[in-house]
Formats: sequence, C-alpha cells, structure tokens
Amino acid sequence: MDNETTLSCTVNIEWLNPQGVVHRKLSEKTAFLRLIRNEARQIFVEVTAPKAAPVKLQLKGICVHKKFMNEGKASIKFQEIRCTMFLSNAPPNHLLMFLRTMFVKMTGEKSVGGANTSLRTQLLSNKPKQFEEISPVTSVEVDRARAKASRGTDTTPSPLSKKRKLSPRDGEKAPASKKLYSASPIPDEPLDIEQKEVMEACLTGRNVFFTGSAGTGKSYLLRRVIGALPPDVTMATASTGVAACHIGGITLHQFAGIGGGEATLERSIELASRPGAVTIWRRCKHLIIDEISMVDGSFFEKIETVARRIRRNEQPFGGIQLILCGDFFQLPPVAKDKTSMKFCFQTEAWSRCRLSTYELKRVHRQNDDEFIKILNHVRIGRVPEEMARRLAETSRQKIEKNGILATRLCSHTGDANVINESKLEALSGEKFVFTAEDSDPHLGKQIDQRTTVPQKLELKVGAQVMLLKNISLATGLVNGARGVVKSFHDGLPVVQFRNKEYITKHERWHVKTANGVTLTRKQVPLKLAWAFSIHKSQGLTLDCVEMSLGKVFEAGQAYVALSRAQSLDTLRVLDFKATQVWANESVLDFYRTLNLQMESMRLIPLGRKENKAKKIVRRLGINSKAMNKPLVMIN
Ligand SMILES: Nc1ncnc2c1ncn2[C@@H]1O[C@H](COP(=O)(O)OP(=O)(O)OP(=O)(O)O)[C@@H](O)[C@H]1O
Ligand SMILES: [Mg+2]
Repeated sequence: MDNETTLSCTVNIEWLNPQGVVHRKLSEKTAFLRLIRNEARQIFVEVTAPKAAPVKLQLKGICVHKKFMNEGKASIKFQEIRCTMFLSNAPPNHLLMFLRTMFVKMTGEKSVGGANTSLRTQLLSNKPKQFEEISPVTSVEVDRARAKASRGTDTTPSPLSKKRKLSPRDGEKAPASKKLYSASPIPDEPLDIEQKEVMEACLTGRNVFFTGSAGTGKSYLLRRVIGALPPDVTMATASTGVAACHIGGITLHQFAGIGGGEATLERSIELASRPGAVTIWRRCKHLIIDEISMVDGSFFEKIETVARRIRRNEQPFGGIQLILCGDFFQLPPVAKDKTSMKFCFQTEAWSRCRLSTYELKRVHRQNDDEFIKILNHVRIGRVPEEMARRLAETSRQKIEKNGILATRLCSHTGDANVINESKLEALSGEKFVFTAEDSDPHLGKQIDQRTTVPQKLELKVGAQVMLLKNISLATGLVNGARGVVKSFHDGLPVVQFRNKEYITKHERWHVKTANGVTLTRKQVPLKLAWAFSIHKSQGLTLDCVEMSLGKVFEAGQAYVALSRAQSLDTLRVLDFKATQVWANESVLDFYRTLNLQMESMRLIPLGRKENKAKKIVRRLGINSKAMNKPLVMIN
C-alpha cells in the first residue's frame, strides 16, 4: 500500500532534446514511485513498472504543476535534464502526501555536504554507492522546511506558476505552496477509530456498507475514502444532488445513464450501452453511493443487472466494488407509489453483494450529550415525555445573533422557495443581481445539478445568506456558515457572519460530469437562507435552525430536520409533538437484526458467526424478511 514516500499511479515521462523535440518516452499505466536518497544525500524519485527498467531522476531544480492535484494529476519538470514526468490517476490524498514529502524533504535538506554536493566530492568520496528509502516527514522537518520555503532558498521546489512558465530562468522564487508545507496537508481532523476501520475495509476491495446515526461522519469518511482511491476508476455518487455536491460527486442517476429508472430492463441496458455511458460502466472499478436510504430498491436492482450485462461479468454489479453509506432511519426513497416502494436492503441485489457492514457510533456533529440522547430516541421514533417537553421548550429560545436569523426548515420545497422570495421582496433597498459565469453556458443545468451555487443570485442589504465555500476554518467561515448581508463594497456583498465580517469575492467551483469533462462556475459564494426544505437539508450541518414539524409526511423527516442542528441552544422547534416523529417498521426490523448480528459477532469465534446469528434471529422471532440473507459482518 502507498505511504508518504511511495505512490502508485499512471506515469508518462518525456525527455526533450535541445531543440525541444521528444526523443525518449516512457508510458506506464501502473507504475510505482519511490522517494529515495543516495549516499551523498541527494534525493531522487525512482519509477518502477512491471516490464520496464527502473528510472531514477534527481529532484533538483524542479518545477511542480499541482493545480489538478485534487483530481489525482500533477507534473514534475526537471529543468536541467529537459524532462517532464506526468502523473495521473493517483489517489488524490496519496498524491498530496507524496508531493508534500518531496517538497518538505527537498526544502529541509541541509545543504552542507548535502543536495549540493559537487560531482568531484562525490567521486572522491569512499562511501559505498547505495540508495535508501526516505523516511516519513517529521513535524520538525515541516517547520524547518516551512521557514526555509518562506525565504525561498535554492533547494525550494517551485510550483509552476504562469510567470515561471514564461521565463523559467528569471531567478525569482514562486511563492511556497502553503498546503504542501502545512503540518497536516489533508485539512481535516483525523479519522476516529471506527472510521479508520471502515477505511481499511474499503481499501481491501470488499463490498462495504456503513451506517450510523446522523452526524457520525459518514460523508466525511466517504470523502476520505474517495481521496484514497484512483480517480479515473472511482465513481462517487449520491442519491440526491445536494448529497452528491457534499462529497464532490454526481447523482447515481447521472452515473447510471438509464434515465429515471422507469424504462424496462431491456431498454435500460440499451440506454447504458450508448457510447458515453458504456465507457463509464466499463471503466468503473469502485462505485460509491452516499445517502443510500434514498435510493429506490427497484432502481438499485435494475442497475445491478445492467452492470452485469454491460460488463459481461456475472459477479454482483459486474465485479465493481460497492461502497455504500447512509442511514435508513433518515429520508426514504421519493416514490410516486408508496405501496410499491422498497428500500435497497429489501432487494435480492443487496444480498448478492455480500456487504461487510459497519455501524459508526461516535457522533461528531453534536457534542451535547443531552441532545445526542434525544436524537437517538427521535431516530427510532420513540420520544419519551420529558424529551418531548425539552424539545418543545426550545420554541421560546432566542437563537438569533448579530442580526443572523435562524434558517427555517420546511417539510415542502415550495414553501421554502416562497419564504425566500417573499422575504427578499419585503426588504427595502436596492437589489443586486449576481449572474454566474459558466465555462459552458449551455451546460448550466448540469452545473445546477452538481452544485448548490445559484446561477442567478439576487441580494439586498439585510438578506439572510449561507456561505458555500470554505474560506477560513479558524474564523468559522466554512461551507454552511450563516450570515446576513450588511452592505455592498465595489459591487460585492459584505456579509456579517457569527464571528466575522467578510467581503465576499467571486469564487470558482469545478464539477466533473459523468464522462469526465470539467465544468466551472464563477459566482459569489452565497445563497439565500431564510428557508430550506428538509429534503434539501439532508446531509448538511446547520448553524442556527428553526422548524415547525406539523406538516411532515415521511418517516424520518423530523429526525433529519432536528439532526441538522449542532446543539439544543441553536435550535428552535415550534409546536413539537411526539406524534410528528416515527420510524419505518421495515427499517426498525433491519436495524434490530443488524444489531443482533453485530452483537453475536462479538461473542462468537469466527466461522460459526453467521449460523449463530441466524439462530439468534430465529429464536427471538424477529422478522428477518427485511434482509433476504444475513449480512456478512467483519469484526
Ligand atoms: N473524525 C472526525 N473528527 C472531527 N470532526 C468530524 C469527524 N468526522 C466527521 N466530523 C464532522 O462531523 C460533522 C458531521 O459529519 P458528516 O456530515 O459526515 O456526518 P454524516 O454521518 O454524513 O451525517 P448525515 O447522516 O446527517 O449525512 C461534520 O461537520 C464533520 O466535519
Ligand atoms: Mg452525510
């Protein structure tokens, strides 16, 4: 497996002659890169591939193009030897770690007798010739490299900026790459122990389903799993557009290419056999689906068959690794006919996939124990009287701060739109209109489906807004932060957030379509936030929320709404009644069986676990119809 000093990916190397013509090439779909050091402490990157002789290139005077690092791509230009190495299809997080090690080691390298050792000194040296693998970076090295990089010393590798491309010998140092010199290049918190276990299972290639209550970090973990898999063969999807944006993916429907799923199986196979769709189906090795609770079981079954037929492989999903995540206690699939609706776990396809199942228990969204306890009861639809009273009491709370009003969560989408439009109209003052610049104006609809960034945004002073980009973690200017428009400066909105006033500027969003084309939208990072629908809020963490649950119409809808809040203090529930909260019976059965199986797994030695689990389920008379076959559990 890759670590900080090694990387597996596709590698293309081109050597140019003095006239700038390529005179030698190396092209390896799966190559292995290693950072090594010789006896003179010079650093090299070594490329090995199954059928080619190893290539060692000294990392000296290099320029690194890393703009597309998040897509698993980068290039390293070795200026002195006129050679460029193109890396692609690298797991983005591994690529980031690899480049960081390279930058830190090169920058931190002591120059006395080190990287700058002359050829003469080397030849005269009687040290035995040998290469050794570079050790992982330490925090001391990071600090030393950061300090040195800010001074722009000779050994600092440069990101390839526009300026350098024009005049590579201008001698001026490009700014050091902040991300690559940071203590933790992956800007998030470390995974907790349960999340790590799931991550490991996902990387072994097994089919995995992981669940857990709202806020246990399922989507967070999923983003990390996506970052650890090769992007060209990994399809990150979710059942809804908002959830897909949250993990930087596309909707499952967009991926499948069979329309809404109403077509017959034969017609669906025809649709998936069209040139664009078929390539995606054949290329895919890892299919990731977030918010699996909202995927209609019939659609899941259909795409499972389509996958086998298109890929001409009778293994479940035609041999694609499945990584599924979600909480079936949250919103069910949107179905016109409720009687025929089924959850994915009620299908034969689900059983065939023999999913290793995990449940995350540690809640990260809330850290208020009382609230977590209440939410756990709401989740299963059993709210004791004193908890119902506690929720009802929040109706009198004042949760507004600095003019930022609570976001109203509505059970119906139409209501949310009406509230936002009418509140904006009611404000006096000039209306400012911000129209997004799209890289391809004809594909604006596709960008709409892939981001929550509006094409047309109308604002006035006093408008309640939500931030749509991570600007600064330290000051709380993060995706989802709530604010109010204070004024306009040079035509751009100035927004008061909880702790900070911020003058917005245009930001860019890059989205990838199913066939790999990158589309860009440039817009101010805001959207109106007087109200959202509960369906659109699934998966989000919200700052300050208010709701009336009188009109909820789905099992789990009240749970989704309540669990968006981070604490009881930032929540206001108007007219709460315990009857507004209920769970679906099949879901309750599914989780009861799951818990029993998990419990039995813990008690019984490996090998006898499945039979014993079945026995327990039978003995307790639990309805196991919800699950056609026992799940495979991994301890
Ligand atoms: N290991 C972690 N350390 C710190 N914070 C974490 C960790 N995992 C998740 N979080 C934070 O917890 C919050 C909830 O995470 P996330 O949205 O992934 O939960 P979820 O299980 O997907 O919830 P939902 O079921 O509502 O979609 C986020 O703010 C996320 O950044
Ligand atoms: Mg989520």
